[in-house]
Amino acid sequence: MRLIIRDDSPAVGQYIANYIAKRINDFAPTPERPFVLGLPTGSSPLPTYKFLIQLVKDGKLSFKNVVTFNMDEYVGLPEDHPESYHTFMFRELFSHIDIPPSQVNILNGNAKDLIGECNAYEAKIKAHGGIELFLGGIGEDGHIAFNEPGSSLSSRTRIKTLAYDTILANARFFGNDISKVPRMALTVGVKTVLDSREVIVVVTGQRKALALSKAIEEGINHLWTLSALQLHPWALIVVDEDATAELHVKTVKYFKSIERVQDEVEAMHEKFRATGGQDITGGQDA
Ligand SMILES: N[C@@H]1[C@@H](O)[C@H](O)[C@@H](COP(=O)(O)O)O[C@@H]1O
Repeated sequence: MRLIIRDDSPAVGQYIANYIAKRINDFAPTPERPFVLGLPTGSSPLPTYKFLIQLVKDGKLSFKNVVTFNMDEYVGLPEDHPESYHTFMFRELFSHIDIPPSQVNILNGNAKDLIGECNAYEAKIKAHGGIELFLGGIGEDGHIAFNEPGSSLSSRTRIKTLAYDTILANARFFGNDISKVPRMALTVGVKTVLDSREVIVVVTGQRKALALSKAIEEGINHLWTLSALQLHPWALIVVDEDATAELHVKTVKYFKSIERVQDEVEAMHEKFRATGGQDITGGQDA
């Protein structure tokens, strides 16, 4: 695992957007071989989306051959509700970039058969050859997607009841009225995320600091589902200074020191791939 620390949330967004753009551009996707990208909602990825939109506007990135799968969606919230994750994604990203809407996948929280919907989502990811890069965010309780504390670390896309803490945290989007926050969601599972070839998680703000320390400084624990990322061979967490508040100085120093040489390691992997070598390690110093 790698941890990248930037001064503030815009700098985090810029780093991640440039990183994703490089991955997509290096992959050189085509209609037959699209780049499969997993995406989150929430306030944390907003700066990333802003920079991605700018890269598209500047002609440095295209989503024409990108297929997306979103992490989650509320159950029972009309698709056109201002707080549905469908509305969010089109408002904050998809309407401003060149992705064909037919290449956007978001779970349908109003499906008649919710279990069938979840199974079909997993099958569709598989049919696309899996997710190349999953970008995620976390809740204050360390949940990734809507994998609340206690979620199985082998979980796949399914119906999930939301933890009271999450309902409280998300009430800000529903006029601070907790009775208006949906009680259930459909979400990709922890294992769905772990199966992606690469995972990047954005963690910003002091209110996420405890979750970050639990996830990277302690053992793998279903009460902090982000900690499952320790099992992933190619995982990157990008945080701002505020989110490091609970980390040991030693942890911060370690990750800063490996960042300095990571560029050299990446260059070696790029060279290896360019010569036709099959790079099973991914390119991570982790
Ligand atoms: N299901 C989403 C998560 O995927 C997201 O990571 C989290 C954090 O949101 P924010 O970034 O606004 O703190 O919110 C919701 O719970």
